[in-house]
Amino acid sequence: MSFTTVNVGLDDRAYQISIGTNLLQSFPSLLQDTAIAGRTRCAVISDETVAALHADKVLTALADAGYSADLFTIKPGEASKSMDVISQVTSEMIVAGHDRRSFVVALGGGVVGDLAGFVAAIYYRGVPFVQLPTTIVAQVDSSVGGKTGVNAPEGKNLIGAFLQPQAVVADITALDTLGDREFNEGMAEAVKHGAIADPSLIDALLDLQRGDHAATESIIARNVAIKAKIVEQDELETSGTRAFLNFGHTIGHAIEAAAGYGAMFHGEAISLGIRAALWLSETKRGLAPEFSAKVLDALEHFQLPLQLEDKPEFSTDTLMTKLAKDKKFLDGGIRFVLLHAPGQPVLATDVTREDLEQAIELLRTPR
Ligand SMILES: NC(=O)c1ccc[n+]([C@@H]2O[C@H](COP(=O)([O-])OP(=O)(O)OC[C@H]3O[C@@H](n4cnc5c(N)ncnc54)[C@H](O)[C@@H]3O)[C@@H](O)[C@H]2O)c1
Ligand SMILES: O=C(O)C(=O)C[C@@H](O)[C@H](O)[C@H](O)COP(=O)(O)O
Ligand SMILES: [Zn+2]
Repeated sequence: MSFTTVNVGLDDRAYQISIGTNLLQSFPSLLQDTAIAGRTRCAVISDETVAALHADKVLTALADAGYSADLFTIKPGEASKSMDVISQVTSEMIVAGHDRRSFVVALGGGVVGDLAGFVAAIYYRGVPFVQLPTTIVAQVDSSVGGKTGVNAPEGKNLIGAFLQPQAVVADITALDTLGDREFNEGMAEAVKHGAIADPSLIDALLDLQRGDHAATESIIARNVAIKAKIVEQDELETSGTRAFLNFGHTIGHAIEAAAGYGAMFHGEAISLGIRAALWLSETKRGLAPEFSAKVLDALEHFQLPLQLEDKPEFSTDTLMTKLAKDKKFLDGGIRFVLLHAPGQPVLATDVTREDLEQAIELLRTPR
């Protein structure tokens, strides 16, 4: 078994991210030396699409390693990231007899990872969990860092908890079954990481050929290393450094919520949010337009949207109402992530309501 590892150094909450091929068949051996050791029963939480494609491998690997596992599935898509589904899954686990000695295995994309992580955070007041991410979003971003939770009708990710996983095992081979749209949407988060921390990553993304497992492994490792470093500095997003990971998300999350959960993929909404944040970075901080152009080229390379569809739900009023629920609003003032140079983010407090409205208007125009 050969794979790349990245460590997340968080004292007693430290863990290893393993990235490689065919790891879903062998991941239990990576759980030794974690809080999973000594536990024998687990709840594998997945969505129906992922379960049909990949659950057999995971359940067989768990059984071979001596674990007793039950599979719990949710409907695929963002609409499942809700308190109703949390209630449904936890009830099913209680009925099946899981107790505080169980652990949770999240098998799927960011929706499953966020929801299953939140189940782990609250089930019997908390059980350990493992992330088996199967989308680009989940492998480059959501499986790492311990943000778990669900959406509220009023806004994205407004209900949740921080809980770090015991281990993250990213099987590159699992990405082969993703549709092109699902593969591409996740690249918005990788482009984000390049923009805020490592501009040379954007060149690697522009060169990536889908199906090249070695290049994919390297790109995922670079992404999680960027994220791990930021999470290590500001695990709970208190000092502000972690908020840099929200580049493109203030307007992106408002668009995602306004569209109706599931109408757009997260990465598609974030692509639009990145375009708006780049324009604000140029006007408020003098970011070189040449760098913005390269970032936009990378988003276009993955066929990500850069222009808002002409739909009533995307009225400026609706988007501004959704935007007001952003968790970076404090005491009535927005903290907005801008770039003052390539790879150099700042948390700006001088972005006004008028600036935000102009950025939204820009998204109505072609690039
Ligand atoms: N916690 C975090 O730090 C963090 C970071 C980024 C995004 N997120 C959250 O992640 C969510 C988006 O995640 P996502 O984009 O992975 O969406 P998703 O989980 O809905 O997955 C997208 C689609 O791909 C399907 N799918 C997943 N793996 C597959 C595979 N291997 N083969 C075939 N189909 C597969 C799913 O069934 C789904 O239909 C959003 O809710 C977002 O807020 C969280
Ligand atoms: O891990 C983080 O921190 C991020 O901001 C990563 C984002 O890509 C992700 O979408 C996250 O869920 C956003 O968190 P939120 O706190 O802004 O809801
Ligand atoms: Zn995101």
